[in-house]
Amino acid sequence: MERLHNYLGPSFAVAAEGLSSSFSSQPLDSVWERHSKLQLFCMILSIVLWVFCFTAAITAITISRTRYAGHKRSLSSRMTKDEAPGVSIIRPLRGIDSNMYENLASSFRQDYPLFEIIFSVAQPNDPAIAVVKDLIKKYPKVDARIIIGEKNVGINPKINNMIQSYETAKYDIVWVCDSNVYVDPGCMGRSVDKMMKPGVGLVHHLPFGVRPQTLGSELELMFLDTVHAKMYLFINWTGLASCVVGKSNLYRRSDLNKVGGLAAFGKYMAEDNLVATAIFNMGYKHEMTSDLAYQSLGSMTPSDYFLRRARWTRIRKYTVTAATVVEPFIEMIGCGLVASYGFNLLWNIHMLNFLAFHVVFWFLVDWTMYQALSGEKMDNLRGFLMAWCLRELAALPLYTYAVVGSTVDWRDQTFLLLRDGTVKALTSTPSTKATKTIVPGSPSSTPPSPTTAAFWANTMVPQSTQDSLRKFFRRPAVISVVRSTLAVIHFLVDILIKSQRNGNEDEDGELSDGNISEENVRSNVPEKEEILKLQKVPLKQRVSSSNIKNKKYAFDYDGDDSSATESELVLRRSSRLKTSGRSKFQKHATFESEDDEGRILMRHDRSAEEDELSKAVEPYLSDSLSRRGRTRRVDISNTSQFLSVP
Ligand SMILES: CCCCCCCC/C=C\CCCCCCCC(=O)N[C@@H](CO)[C@H](O)/C=C/CCCCCCCCCCCCC
Ligand SMILES: O=c1ccn([C@@H]2O[C@H](COP(=O)(O)OP(=O)(O)O[C@H]3OC[C@@H](O)[C@H](O)[C@H]3O)[C@@H](O)[C@H]2O)c(=O)[nH]1
Repeated sequence: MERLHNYLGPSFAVAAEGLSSSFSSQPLDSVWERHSKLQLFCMILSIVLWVFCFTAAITAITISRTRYAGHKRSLSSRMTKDEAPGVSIIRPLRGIDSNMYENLASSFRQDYPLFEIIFSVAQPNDPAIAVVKDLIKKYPKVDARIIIGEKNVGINPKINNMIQSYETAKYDIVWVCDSNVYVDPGCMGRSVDKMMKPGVGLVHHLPFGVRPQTLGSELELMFLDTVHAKMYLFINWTGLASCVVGKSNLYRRSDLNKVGGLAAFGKYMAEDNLVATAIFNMGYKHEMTSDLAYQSLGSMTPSDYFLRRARWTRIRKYTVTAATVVEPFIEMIGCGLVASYGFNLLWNIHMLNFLAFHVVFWFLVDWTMYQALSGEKMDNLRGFLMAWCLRELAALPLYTYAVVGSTVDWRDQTFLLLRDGTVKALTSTPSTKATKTIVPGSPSSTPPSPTTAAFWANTMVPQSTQDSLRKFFRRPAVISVVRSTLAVIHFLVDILIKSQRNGNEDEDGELSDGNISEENVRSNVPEKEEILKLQKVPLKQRVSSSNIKNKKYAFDYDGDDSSATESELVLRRSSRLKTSGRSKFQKHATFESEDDEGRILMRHDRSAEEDELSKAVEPYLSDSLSRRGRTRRVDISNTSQFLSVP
């Protein structure tokens, strides 16, 4: 200090002294002295957790900004048919998915010399068959076929559906790509380039949610494109464990056949990560390319979101138990609460001050992450913030609900997960049009609805508790509290959106131009041709008065109406129209992309409470977020025209 004094003068020395005393070992020493060993242990653990979460996030952002910043043309796509390794694309289909035509068409448009496409459909009356037949007609030069009918090699319906395609595939490399996934035309070439690297056994693509049309899909998007993407990229970057979601995966049959082939995984629900783990355990690496697996989210209700998330958590519970235990602590609220305790002990920072900083910092990280992956600056901060808050608030209740239950719903079927990771069917659907039937031995002849009934029935909560909870929620006082809360949410959201709309005259003007009447819709039952046409409407296409009529049907077919007959669909459509006011209809119908329009469709009948919440929040939220439908990754603008809007 004396030397400093001499060199820098007294004022600098005073400042240096102040600094050195605030960071001297003195306060730290007292931390060690003041607290018990257990407290110190918890303090260190919580701080490590916080540092881990932000390290993971910053690593993921860096990866997003580098790996996903642009595509390189692959070497293998420039090879001749004789040189290139062949690839068999397997597309398991069940019913009509959001943006299905374009998703499936993206397989036909692969820039690669040698590949075939096999579409697997379990039931002969599946409406997906019409879409596939149309595509096969449209691309006669592409080697493509449909296999109709399933083979029961286990319980997993996706495996039962695609097992024949797997077994009869022409080539060693298979690319399993889900029906709701769109890929860039260069994806196969880049993936094969990675597959050909020594020691690589599996190539996968990061799922990235796009085209949200309802509140439920906004929540799903928020999950996929923020917390999921962060952890997925980080874990895969470390390469320490297998962490693979089966939306878009390439691997060699010759490798998988060493452990019994795909059929050996039919008894599990998490077949995707188990297949990947088997390949990982053989000593092969997993690789990712610069491609995203764009998952069209369509019209999910909040309970679709809730049940899908619960299914994923439940299937992880028995397959990656340790990661499932850690999960609540890598969520914003869990991590913040724990870390605020740690920092309070260490530096005596007030927990609320820390939490405020933590929430803002976490939000900025997620926002940056989303922008880095989407490749565009996102101007709608408020809409993003609202969806983000809702998802974060729902995360821990959802986790709690998920871990206490052991049944999962997957596309109209209910399964019971067993401790060894295998699964038992509780309900089965013999046909995509038929209603569910209960397997003999089940207690009731009416299958549980995937919304409210399943919500309760799925949990392990005893019957008496369920009854008293139901009674509780039927009390007038409780109902009025819930109503008032919804009214407040509605009011706040309304104010937010209105303030956001200020000065947005263009958009408002556009909204009032819509000219759709209920009669118009009722009197037009779509034929098969029309369904196909609708699946083909690109995002780019602006709605003109002449195609508004067709667009209306896209609302209905853009979601999962796979289990409905034609007449049921008409009924559903008209009942939706009855419940949705004309003004709302106009507002949505006159947006420029399908994204913005189809939100009238709900996959399941909603419960009254859900309707309340959705009615209150959804139109504003989706509307406000819908501008993100116009964002695109800069680099895919030439090729992925259907994801871009001028
Ligand atoms: C202090 C260290 C803490 C490490 C914490 C790691 C916590 C990871 C928690 C969650 C992972 C989230 C991302 C996984 C995607 C899950 C999606 C999913 O459930 N998909 C299923 C259906 O498609 C699929 O069958 C299951 C995939 C499971 C992948 C989970 C692998 C987790 C492996 C964790 C290894 C930790 C390595 C840590 C490296 C530092
Ligand atoms: O009964 C079914 C259900 C689903 N599927 C197919 O399976 C694929 C994935 O279905 P969804 O999109 O409903 O499900 P998820 O996105 O949740 O799937 C994800 O998690 C569960 C894993 O088993 C899947 O491999 C993974 O993709 C689709 O191609 C779908 O058509 C069937 O073929 N039959």
